[in-house]
Amino acid sequence: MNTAGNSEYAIDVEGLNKHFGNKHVVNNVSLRVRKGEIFGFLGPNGSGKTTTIRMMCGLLKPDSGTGTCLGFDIQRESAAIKRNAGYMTQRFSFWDDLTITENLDFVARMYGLPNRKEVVRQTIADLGLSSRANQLAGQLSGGWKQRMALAACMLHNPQLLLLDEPTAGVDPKARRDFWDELQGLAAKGISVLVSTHYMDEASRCHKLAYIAYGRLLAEGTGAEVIASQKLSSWSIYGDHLIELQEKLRTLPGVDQTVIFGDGLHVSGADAAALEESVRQAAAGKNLRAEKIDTGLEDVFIYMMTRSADNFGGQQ
Ligand SMILES: Nc1ncnc2c1ncn2[C@@H]1O[C@H](COP(=O)(O)OP(=O)(O)OP(=O)(O)O)[C@@H](O)[C@H]1O
Repeated sequence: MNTAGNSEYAIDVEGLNKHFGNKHVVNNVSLRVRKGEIFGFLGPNGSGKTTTIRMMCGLLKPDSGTGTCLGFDIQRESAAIKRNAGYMTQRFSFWDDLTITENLDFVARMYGLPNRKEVVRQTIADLGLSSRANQLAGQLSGGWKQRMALAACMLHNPQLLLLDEPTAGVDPKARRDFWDELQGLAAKGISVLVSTHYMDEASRCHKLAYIAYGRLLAEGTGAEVIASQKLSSWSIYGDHLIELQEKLRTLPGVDQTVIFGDGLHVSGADAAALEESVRQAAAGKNLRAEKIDTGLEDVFIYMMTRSADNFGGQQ
């Protein structure tokens, strides 16, 4: 019996910890994902995203911590969570020599779904796969494969999707189509937790969480995550940006320098010291420096670098 089904949260976990050997892979992570929300989970490789997702959906027991997923206890009711949530793993696999329909039919059998044929047909139609339904999975492009994987985890009509880097290696157009699909599902009330490394995808999420070295460093809307780091930023345009970057790194107030396209982004927590250093470095040169809004990518790089300094050696 789902005792907390009326909760406003699809996921509500508190103080999750997981060790592998002596490695503290997830460190006191608490997360809340509202129903109908697209929640982006970001962080560098190996930061603990997959492990956290697996604990939240009852596939992996935390060493400590409590919580619910769709109202079901993550420690005791994993079977109920599996019945009500769809999980798309990072390395999903299908039979290359079966068609989309045959692959989905196989998954539907594993779930023991009633009305299997009809469910598969309907899911194929809902996810825009009808034109490819009889194509062999091995002949599909990356984008269609992702869509088929999404269909596979939608067959049992889940209220929550946990998607682990669903668009890794997929071209921009296919990624955009996939996200249009996710937004359509969220609009129908399905909750989505999705891990990603792509900034354009992060900016399409209602809420974000950033994790590094197993610790949650920031959470909120994109604007809240940016504001939480209190960084100010400048962009400098002109020639010899690499040399300029070297010089700026030695000056006060400069916490981070990153070249983005034809501009050099310079960020720092001490706005006055940063401005002084930017002006000093640009003085007398054919450079244009303008104050810019700090972006999500600036903030993520900043958090990643700082967490490496703070926690990198002490997992
Ligand atoms: N079953 C396991 N046994 C031992 N170590 C593991 C196991 N699963 C994960 N790890 C380690 O735990 C750490 C976190 O891994 P996890 O896969 O959760 O990170 P991630 O943030 O999902 O990374 P990525 O973005 O690369 O997928 C890594 O150092 C990984 O090597």
